[in-house]
Formats: sequence, structure tokens, C-alpha cells
Amino acid sequence: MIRNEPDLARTPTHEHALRAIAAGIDAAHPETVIAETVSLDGDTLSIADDGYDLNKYDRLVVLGGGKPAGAVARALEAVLGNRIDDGAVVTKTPEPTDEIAVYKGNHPLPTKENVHGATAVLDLAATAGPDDLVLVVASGGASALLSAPVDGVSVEAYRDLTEELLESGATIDELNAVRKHLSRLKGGRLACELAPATTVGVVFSDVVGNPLDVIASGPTAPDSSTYDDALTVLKRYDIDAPPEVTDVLDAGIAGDRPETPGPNTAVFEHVSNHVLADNRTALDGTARVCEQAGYETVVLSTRIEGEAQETGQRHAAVALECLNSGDPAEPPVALLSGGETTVTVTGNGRGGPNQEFALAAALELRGEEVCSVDSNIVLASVDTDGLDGSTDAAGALVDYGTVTTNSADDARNARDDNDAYGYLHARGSLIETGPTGTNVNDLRLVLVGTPR
Ligand SMILES: O=C(O)[C@H](O)CO
Repeated sequence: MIRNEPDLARTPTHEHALRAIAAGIDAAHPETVIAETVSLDGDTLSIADDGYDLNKYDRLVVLGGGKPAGAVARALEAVLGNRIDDGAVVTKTPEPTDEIAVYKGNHPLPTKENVHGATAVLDLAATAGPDDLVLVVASGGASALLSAPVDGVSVEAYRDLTEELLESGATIDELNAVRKHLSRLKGGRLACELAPATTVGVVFSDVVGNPLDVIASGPTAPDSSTYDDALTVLKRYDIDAPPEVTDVLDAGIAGDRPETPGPNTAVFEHVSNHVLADNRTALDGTARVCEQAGYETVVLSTRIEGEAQETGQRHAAVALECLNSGDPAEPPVALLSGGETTVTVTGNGRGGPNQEFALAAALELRGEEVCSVDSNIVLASVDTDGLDGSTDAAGALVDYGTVTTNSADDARNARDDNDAYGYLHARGSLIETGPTGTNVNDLRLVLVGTPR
């Protein structure tokens, strides 16, 4: 799982951190999650707390998309085998499957390939009848991967708009309010396409708080955002949208295009959504390994957002507090947090939020005399999808020695140039996993002290 583990495992504390991070990612992997939450007992399919008698349905179909969608498709086949009649999902890293067609798409910017896959999903959705059972995989990354712009909007215009929005600092709910109003399947429109088939959303959440209308742009969730909201987002961030986009939004505001289906729409009578995995799933997996190793575990929060560098500084400060005063917990302690931090890019370097977090934390630890087993501090931070920012690293593992008196100027320069990748790569501190098959936000772990 962690490809360069032997290089990173310098002390027992480092080893514990790496094992715990790998366990967190593994706990949120579709293979683990589907095996725990989906089962087939005779003809009864159980998904979370709901049961479906497969005898009552003509066909069982799987549709959807997102970074975990290939692994979800494969895991569903492992449980349901040839009880699945048909399927189509779009993902970035396809996996071999038998019944479900897996289309490769690109992320974060949509391309013609994405539209090709999304069209296959829509074509299959159009065949769903009232007696079909359709599982819809809604997972992080689907807003880009499942791209089917409405008539009149070209994929090029949609791509450029997505790029501008991603760079604008718009939040994920703002970004998705726009995407939902330009899409044939987002914002509950896939549920409309499938109605009155029985539709079950199989959700892997990469959004803090698990809002169903935002994760993957809510293909099977009621949408309360409007054309007006979408246009407001474009104005708020001064987005120079092409006329074909503003024409659609203006027509929607004028009532000449249908609004996305809202909360009381009849179409959702046959729809249920289940969040099968989220950030907590990963944190719990990490916590279990830390507890087994003898650490007291403290989950700080699964909802930490904001600037990555500030978050890194604060996590290091809490670790030092544990060491110096025993608050909020006595070492050996494992502090865990999740959520999704952001980077306001002002420099020219490379990196991602988890690397920026780690570098800022390492700068905070510099100069602390923490090198015995009892006072060791190790911080690890990864994007659970395995690719932090636009780099090939999942994140980084740092300690009191990652930034020394001699390297502090280099570290500060790298921090200020948003070049955490450059600095951490040179010190062998990057965590490399490759694409993991899951996507449930960021996972951070701070170990203070080492159990004896
Ligand atoms: O695809 C998306 O919209 C984001 O990953 C949030 O789920």
C-alpha cells in the first residue's frame, strides 16, 4: 500500500504511523466497505439497513462514477456476481470487471472521454423500467468524471469553465451548484431519468458533513440550488463564462429550462441514498491500529477545513502541548483529524494540501528537543485517494528532524513558494501509494511518544 514504507520507517513511531495510515485508507477502500455493508442472502440484497428482494425486480443494474467507482463496481460484483444484469461506471483508474462496463475518464478537468462514459451511463439509465433495481455509485470525483453537459454547452466550454472555477477559490457546493445546472445527470437528474425504477444511491463521501446534494453533484439527491444560485457563483468569483453557459443559466432563470428536482419532487419516492463510507471510516481504521499499538487515541475532528499551512502549524502546536503539559492527552497519544484543507497558491512550486500541512508542521517542530522515544513526534498527512494536489505523492511523513536549523531557510522558502513537494522530496519524506481506489478526504495522524 505505501510503496516507499521501508525508506520512511525510521523509528518504531514512524512504523506505527505508516501502518495506521495504511489501515485508514484500507478501511475506506470499496473492497472493505462493500464487504461490510452489502450482502446477498438467498434472494435478499442488503445495503446498509435496507433489504431488497431480488425476485421482485426484472433487472439489477449498476450505474455511476467517481474515483472509487471502478473499485466499487468490482467489489459489488464480488458480492453479487451474475445477479447484476448490466452496468456502466466512469472512473479515473478502471478495474477489471465482468458485468459492469467501466469507462475511463479524466480528473479534475472533463474531456470527451468523460462525456463518452457519462453518455453510456445515461443510455443505460434510459432503459430502466419500473421493475428494475438500480444501484447508483456516487463518489468523489464524479462531478468531473460523469460529465454530460446539457444541449448547447460544448465539452470545451464546460472544461474551461470548470478550470476557472477550480482556480477561483469557489467552495465545492458553489462549484457544484454551477455544474448541476449545466448537466444532464447531476442535481438529481439521473434519478429523474431512472424513475420510476427503484434507485439506491451507493455513496462514498469526500465532502465534509456528507451533504448528498453536493457529493458527486448529487445524481440521485434532491437539489435545492437554483439557476440563480449558479449565476451568482459566477458573478461572485468574477468568472468569464462563455455565452453558451450564460445562455443556459439565463434561460433557466427565465423559466425556459427545467429546474433541477427539489426536495419534494415525486421522483424521489423510489430513491434512497446510503453513505457507505466517509472520512470517519478512514479515521476509525487508523484509530484501531493506534489503539492496538498502545496509543491513547483522540479524534480532533473529521471536519477540519481552511488553509493547509495554518492547520499544520496548529496540529504541531497541539502535539507539543501534549508533550509539555499532558493536555489534551498524555503521551503516548495519537491525534487524528480529517476533512479537507486548501492551499491559496501564491508561489510557483509544486505540492498539495497534505504536503503543505506537513511542511508547516515540521517548521513548527524545528528546534524542539524531541528525540527520545518518549518525546518523539511524528506527523503523517495524506489524501486518501493517493494523489495530493497535482503531484504523484499521497502526502508526507515528517518529524522533528525534517526541518533542522541548517535547513530552516530552505524550508521557509519552499513553504512561501508553495513548493512543499520539492523540499519534502529532497528529504525523503513523501508518502507514495499511487491511486488507492478510494476517496474520502484527507487523513492526518500525529503520534506523540511511543508505547513501551
Ligand atoms: O465530484 C465532486 O463533486 C467532488 O469530488 C465532491 O464529491
